[in-house]
Amino acid sequence: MRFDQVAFRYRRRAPWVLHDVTLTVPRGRIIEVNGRNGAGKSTLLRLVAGVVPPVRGSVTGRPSAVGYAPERFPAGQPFTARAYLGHMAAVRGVPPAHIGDWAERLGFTDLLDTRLPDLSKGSAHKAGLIQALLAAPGLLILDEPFAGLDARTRTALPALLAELASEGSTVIVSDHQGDLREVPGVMRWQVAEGTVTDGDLTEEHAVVEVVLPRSQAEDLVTRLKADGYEARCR
Ligand SMILES: Nc1ncnc2c1ncn2[C@@H]1O[C@H](COP(=O)(O)OP(=O)(O)OP(=O)(O)O)[C@@H](O)[C@H]1O
Repeated sequence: MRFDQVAFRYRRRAPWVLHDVTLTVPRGRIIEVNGRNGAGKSTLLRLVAGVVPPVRGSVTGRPSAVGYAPERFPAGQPFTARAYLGHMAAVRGVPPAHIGDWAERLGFTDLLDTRLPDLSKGSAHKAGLIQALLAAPGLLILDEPFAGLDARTRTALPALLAELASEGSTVIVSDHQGDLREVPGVMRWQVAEGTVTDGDLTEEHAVVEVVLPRSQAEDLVTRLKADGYEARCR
């Protein structure tokens, strides 16, 4: 998935929240998005999810199955968690059994028959996470997923995200509190001054040479670029 020269503002003539954002979103990686309050992290995540379109530039190659949990779960809807998640599963063509599986993993089973408005803030947040996880997303976007979670779920979530990434999902997480610091191989993006930079630039890099028939070179370079590597053909 690629961002090319993406710019976004919420209204005409309002200041640009993001501009000149050119990024490759690699497959099968966890990306942590950092930046100060109001820097534009949630806006970037909305653009990645496709909830808002870019005002300028283009976003291409988004996977078809996208899971998105916004920062605030809209918990005012008059359904039980089970009814809400059942509806979301049906919309996504997912067997209802998946609800029980994810509820168990996130310690939510006892709350499935609670009405959404009666859930605590942290539990409502879990309902938002479960709906994002239901459809085995190729792209999973979680805005501040650790905020308000109980200690057990908070400890379990990084390993769960690492498992999804190892199965090929791209996982993009905004995180103020460093909950992903123990997870190996996490990429970091920094949102500042209206643009996004790869925070891993200081990490030591290796150059790997691959020798292959010329006819296959272009295809390999394209695939490596899609996975977020710098690649060129000599
Ligand atoms: N729906 C909206 N309508 C108008 N302006 C918005 C909207 N959402 C965000 N903004 C503005 O866009 C800018 C970036 O906000 P955003 O929520 O993306 O930042 P953030 O980095 O996620 O902040 P935080 O860490 O506080 O969650 C801010 O100036 C904010 O006021």
